[in-house]
Amino acid sequence: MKALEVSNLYFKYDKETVLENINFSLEDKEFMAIIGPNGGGKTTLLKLILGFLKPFKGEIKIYGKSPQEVSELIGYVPQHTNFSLDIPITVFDIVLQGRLKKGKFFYNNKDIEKAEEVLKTLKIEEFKNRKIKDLSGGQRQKVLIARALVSEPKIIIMDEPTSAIDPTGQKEILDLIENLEITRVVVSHDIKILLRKVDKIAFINKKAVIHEGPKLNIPKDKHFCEVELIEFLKDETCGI
Ligand SMILES: Nc1ncnc2c1ncn2[C@@H]1O[C@H](COP(=O)(O)OP(=O)(O)OP(=O)(O)O)[C@@H](O)[C@H]1O
Repeated sequence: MKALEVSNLYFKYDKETVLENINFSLEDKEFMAIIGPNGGGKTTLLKLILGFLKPFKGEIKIYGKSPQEVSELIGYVPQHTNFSLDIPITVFDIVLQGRLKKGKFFYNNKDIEKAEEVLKTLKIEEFKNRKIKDLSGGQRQKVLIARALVSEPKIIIMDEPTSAIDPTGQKEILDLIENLEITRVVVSHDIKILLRKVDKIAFINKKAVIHEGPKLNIPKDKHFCEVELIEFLKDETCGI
């Protein structure tokens, strides 16, 4: 069974068609990077995969079911923090929030153990009792990833996880994502993500162009060498 299957997907806000005939699929544990110009429809596609929006036409299946049916299998790392930095909430409190679900309002020992384990895996256990406002951008991003991972998702969806982070922090976040053993869909403005071990790349600009296979094939892919956004890779790999 596919981890994610997007078939014949169309979406429009009012009259403006934003996504048109999008088709792609991901196997379990694959890593997909979604790139494309501003306004191309990347965030809209993520919202559809998350089940926050409904397709105008076509369908999305996650492990064979609709996004709404499997919301507990999906971890989400939003682009912006949805908590106020003025609230004196600790890192541990935020990570624990990931264990709450519909009808579950209290934490048990297993929740606490799981949160501690994830903090350790992400090497942020030393920040456990720090206030979120006292962390750097990169550290805060790791906390958001921890909150998503603590729910033990099978698929994680991330919107610009490296934006507004210094280069060292970006590398750490990308290393972390690269090594996660779950299905990953990551929207990024940072073209350097394509130099990572991605299994699939979707270039989204209303329509989707999907590039499959190891990135070392990129130079041979005429389309990818022609796309304006791939100037960086042109220099790096196309030898033009
Ligand atoms: N709620 C909305 N109502 C109407 N139009 C919208 C809405 N949200 C987005 N759009 C439009 O849909 C198009 C796609 O937007 P979307 O945010 O999905 O693009 P994006 O690729 O994520 O852009 P960016 O890289 O700038 O974040 C844009 O033309 C945008 O103006």
